[in-house]
Amino acid sequence: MSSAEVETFRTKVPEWTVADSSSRIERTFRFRNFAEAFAFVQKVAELAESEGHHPDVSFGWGYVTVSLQTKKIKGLHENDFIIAAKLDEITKSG
Ligand SMILES: C[C@H](O)[C@H](O)[C@H]1CNC2=NC(N)=NC(=O)C2=N1
Repeated sequence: MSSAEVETFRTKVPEWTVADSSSRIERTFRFRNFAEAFAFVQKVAELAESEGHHPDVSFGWGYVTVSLQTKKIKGLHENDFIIAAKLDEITKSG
């Protein structure tokens, strides 16, 4: 994906940051405690399984960091932005 394409997709998920020479996007989601962060991790895992696209996830007290990359190409693909948008939707709808 060219850097122009990355920028076009990123405007649809402005809360995500492009990292590692435009090879992945990431966002840290904040929560009120550890249990709510872990509940979100479970939702991320369910979405990953149903979409067949699996982000790297790290979490701790009050936060979950999601990193998206298409491993087959070690870079960004439209699918990464689709998952990002779906995760944004999940947090909006609660
Ligand atoms: C066959 C299956 O679609 C692939 O192994 C998928 C599974 N999940 C994946 N997830 C991610 N993030 N990148 C991939 O390239 C990928 N490949």
